[in-house]
Parts: sequence; structure tokens; C-alpha cells
Amino acid sequence: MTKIAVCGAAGRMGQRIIVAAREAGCTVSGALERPGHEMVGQDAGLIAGCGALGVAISDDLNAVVEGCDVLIDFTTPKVSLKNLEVCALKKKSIVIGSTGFTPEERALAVELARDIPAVLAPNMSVGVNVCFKILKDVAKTLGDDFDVEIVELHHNKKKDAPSGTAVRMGEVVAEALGRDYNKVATYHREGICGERTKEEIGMQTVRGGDIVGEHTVYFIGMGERIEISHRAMTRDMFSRGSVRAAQWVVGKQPGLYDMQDVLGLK
Ligand SMILES: NC(=O)C1=CN([C@@H]2O[C@H](COP(=O)(O)OP(=O)(O)OC[C@H]3O[C@@H](n4cnc5c(N)ncnc54)[C@H](OP(=O)(O)O)[C@@H]3O)[C@@H](O)[C@H]2O)C=CC1
Ligand SMILES: O=C(O)C1=N[C@H](C(=O)O)C[C@H](O)C1
Repeated sequence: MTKIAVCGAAGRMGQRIIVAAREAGCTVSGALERPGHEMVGQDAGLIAGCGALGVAISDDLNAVVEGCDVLIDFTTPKVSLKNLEVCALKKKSIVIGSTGFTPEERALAVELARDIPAVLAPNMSVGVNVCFKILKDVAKTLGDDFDVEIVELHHNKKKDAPSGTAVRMGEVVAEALGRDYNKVATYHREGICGERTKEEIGMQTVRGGDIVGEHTVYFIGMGERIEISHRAMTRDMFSRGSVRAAQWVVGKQPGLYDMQDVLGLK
């Protein structure tokens, strides 16, 4: 039985991951929140709503990592990089779902995962990862004649924008079209901003209410349009995906993997 510890255990995703780990027959060996968090000391299962587990939410990163096979972490990039560093020191595996990594932070993650197997993915659902695969083919087939715009919608508590999934979708399309995402992504249009360039990929963000997560990539041509959309109705396919990744990654060769590796979509 895989021993899973969860970082961000009292958060929206952390709670669902604890439930998913139990449903998958894994042992929840530890649960983490930051020092001073009001949930430290509480039973992680009671907070997640799946009954007492006898696992108190801790603020002791070293002790929690020591006691697990794999840490699942849905927090922020800075916290995730620290967790990756500690997992590397203790030779434990890690699954990171946090989003909002800068290119420099991502490069650091690759470096830190040199000696341990780690999964880093902005979206752990099967549906979104199949969309990544489809998008590559669609973009390659359509080529430069269709304008690409990406729109994402999320709840009003989300801290990063655009979503990690939208950025990955932009990267997949840009790469398929032979463009550099960081040069062609256009996040803002206002005033007399000029005609749209052929190369740009528009990235639009909507925030409100309790939207779990919606992504649409528009390929807009003359007289026709293709829309590839994914809508998440609950967080459960993200949490199940993260547990699947945790079970998969333990024992793999060191290195940084993504959800396409876990699902065999490459
Ligand atoms: N890859 C995927 O499939 C998905 C990724 N995400 C991403 O996961 C991340 C978390 O999302 P969500 O659960 O909605 O966010 P929440 O804010 O609900 O949860 C994050 C939790 O992490 C806690 N935390 C902050 N700092 C630390 C620390 N140093 N040690 C331990 N815990 C800490 C937070 O505490 P506090 O409230 O005190 O800050 C909070 O309880 C985001 O980046 C989001 O984009 C979300 C869904 C799916
Ligand atoms: O913060 C969220 O909620 C989500 N974040 C991920 C992202 O940024 O892509 C994935 C999902 O859409 C939910």
C-alpha cells in the first residue's frame, strides 16, 4: 500500500486528495499545513469529511516527508520547490499540482528532481491531458491560417493567472506551430492596440463564483471556427489523477515527469 502524505491538506484540493487516497486503498501517512495554520493539530480525515484517520495535520515538513513514500503537494510554486528540495534530500517521490511556475522556477524543479522521481503537471485530469494531445494534432494540421485564442474560467479564489492548464495549452499549440510561447502569448488588449498579428496566441482569463475550471482553445479561420473545450464539474478527477500519479511515480527512474507520462499519452 502506497504511503501518501498530502501538503496543503486543508485546502480545496488537499481535502479531496485525502478522500481519493483512501478510496484508492492508499495509506494517508501524513498531512501538512504551514506553521500557524488554524487546522494544525486537527484530524486530516475529519477536515476532509471522510471520517477520522488518526492523522493529525502537522507543520513539520521533515517528519511528514520521512514517514511517506510520496508527497502530493497542491500549494504554491515556492512551497512546492521547498518540498521538492526536502523530498530530494530524503530520497522520496513527489507529485506537484501547484500552478503559476515561472520558467526559472520550472527549470529549478527539473534540477531538484535530478535524483528522485517527481511528477509536475498543471492538470491531473484524463480529459485535459487528452486535450493536450488533440491540440497538438489540430494546430499542426491547421497551420498558420487560423488565429489561436485561449480562454479560461475559474473560481474567484484562484491566485494565479492565466491558469497553468491554459499556459500548457498555449505552449503545446505554439510548439506545434514552431513558435516560442513566451514571445507570442498576448495577455492584454486595451485601447488602440492595433490589428492582431498572425503569430500571437491570445490568453484570456475570467474569474468568478465557484467555477471549478473551464478551458477553450479557439482556432479561428475565415468563415469557420474550431473550439476545443474542457469543463471540470468537480475537483475529483484532479485528486484521483494525483493519487494515480503518486502510485505510478514511486520506484520510477529519477527525473521530472508529467501527467502525459503517467497516462501513457506520449
Ligand atoms: N494540477 C491540477 O490538476 C490542479 C492544480 N491546482 C492548483 O493547486 C494549487 C492549490 O489549489 P487549491 O487547493 O484550490 O488552493 P487552496 O488555497 O485551497 O489550498 C492550498 C493549501 O496549501 C496551504 N499552504 C500554503 N502554504 C503552505 C505551506 N508552506 N505548507 C503547507 N501548506 C501550505 C494553504 O494554506 P493557506 O490557506 O494558509 O495559504 C492551503 O490550505 C493551485 O496552484 C492550483 O492552481 C488546482 C486544481 C487542480
Ligand atoms: O486553481 C484551480 O482551481 C485549478 N488550477 C489548475 C490550473 O491552474 O490549470 C487546474 C484546474 O483548472 C483548477
